[in-house]
Amino acid sequence: MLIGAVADDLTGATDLALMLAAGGMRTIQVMGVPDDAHRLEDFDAVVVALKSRTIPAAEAVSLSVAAARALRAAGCRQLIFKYCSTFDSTDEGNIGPVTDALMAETGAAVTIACPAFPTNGRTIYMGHLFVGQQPLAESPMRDHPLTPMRDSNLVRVLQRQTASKVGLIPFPVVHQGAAAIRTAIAAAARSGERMLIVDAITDRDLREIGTAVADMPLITGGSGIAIGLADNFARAGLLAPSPPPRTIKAPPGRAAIVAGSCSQATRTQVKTAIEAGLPALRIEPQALADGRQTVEAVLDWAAEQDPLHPILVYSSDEPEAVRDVQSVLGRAQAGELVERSLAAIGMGLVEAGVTRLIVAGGETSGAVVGALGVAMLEIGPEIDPGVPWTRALDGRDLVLALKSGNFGAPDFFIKAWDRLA
Ligand SMILES: Nc1ncnc2c1ncn2[C@@H]1O[C@H](COP(=O)(O)OP(=O)(O)O)[C@@H](O)[C@H]1O
Ligand SMILES: O=C(O)[C@@H](O)C(=O)COP(=O)(O)O
Repeated sequence: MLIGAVADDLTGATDLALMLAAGGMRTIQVMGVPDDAHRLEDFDAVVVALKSRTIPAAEAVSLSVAAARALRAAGCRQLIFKYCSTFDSTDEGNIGPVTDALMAETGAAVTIACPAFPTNGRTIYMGHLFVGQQPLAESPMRDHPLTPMRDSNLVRVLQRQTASKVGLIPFPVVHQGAAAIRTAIAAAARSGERMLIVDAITDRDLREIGTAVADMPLITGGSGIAIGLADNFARAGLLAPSPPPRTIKAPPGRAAIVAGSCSQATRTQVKTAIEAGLPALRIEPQALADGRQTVEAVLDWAAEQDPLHPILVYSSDEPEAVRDVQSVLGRAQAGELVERSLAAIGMGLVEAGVTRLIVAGGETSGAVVGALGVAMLEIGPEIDPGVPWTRALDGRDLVLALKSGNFGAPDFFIKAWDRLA
């Protein structure tokens, strides 16, 4: 194994796994801390998907360290800590604490923090993260149900999460290329900085950064940071690149979409799917809470729909509605109630014959895949940047697309099925 990765949510893990596979690495995704049952040595890259983005920092640290130990025991040469391209986190954690713990684990004196993903509109300039044309704190991420991002300056955001000194490798240095980046990292480390936000505006920047960090034991960032990594191993003669998967075998059966993301991209995809005539049912947290809506009733509705068309079950809602529900139920409690219900619905749908399932939302995917008990995923072809089809490698015969809340074109829920063989 060349690269081992610890991802803080499921959709983030598939995003990174897709990037590594696109670079020619035979890549597998494992759900939760790997144990002896997982044969990891057969792959160039292994991505461990945790659900650690919003749990208490101490728990996130202990799960991440356990995952890193399993990956290093299986021989991985470089560790990636993957978090969201919009740096989703609270001031208490978890990016800073997990990075500190993984630095201790790998003996890294310095590491980089680079969530840039230009293809999906995430760029960093002078430490400020942009989502499309907007600074992070003015983007829809300011209203995320669990991790509202209200500061665009990542040096500041990360510094609030760690006692380690945070620095910046600014764009004028990055623009000069790998050698300049490497020199700047060494100088920053000498001055006592341990975590370096690295500016990146284009994929070219990410490739130069990738070349510069070839020898770092730990790197942290979004999936974009992996763009240049496969080439490092190929240049060193350690990787014979494999062609990325062009198709994936899907079992016959019904198709369904479960959407628990309230991100703008998902809301547009839900609207587009409904306008295109997909049978759709809305989940209302307040109705779940007081029993007016039940999982059983949702599954009964699903059973009545035409089996030839994908069905859509969604809780996605506008920021004002989410705020209203949270003010009554509590932020975490509303999230957990919806996740638990969507997980039970996902499970019920699969038991009723769904074999092709899209789940929208990172936390939601964690809940649904956890309920299904799927432990390993094969990575298939890209549907849209950052989102592949995947296939369960154990237990159930099932293909899954775990869609990051903010990724995918408006017609994602309609066109995704065409990528299946
Ligand atoms: N209508 C709603 N009201 C309140 N919370 C919701 C609603 N719908 C979903 N949620 C919660 O919001 C969170 C969305 O997070 P996630 O699934 O990670 O989506 P994303 O990928 O967009 O971040 C989940 O915890 C989910 O249960
Ligand atoms: O880096 C990204 O933006 C994604 O890979 C990611 O982490 C997705 O998280 P969610 O937005 O919670 O789905």
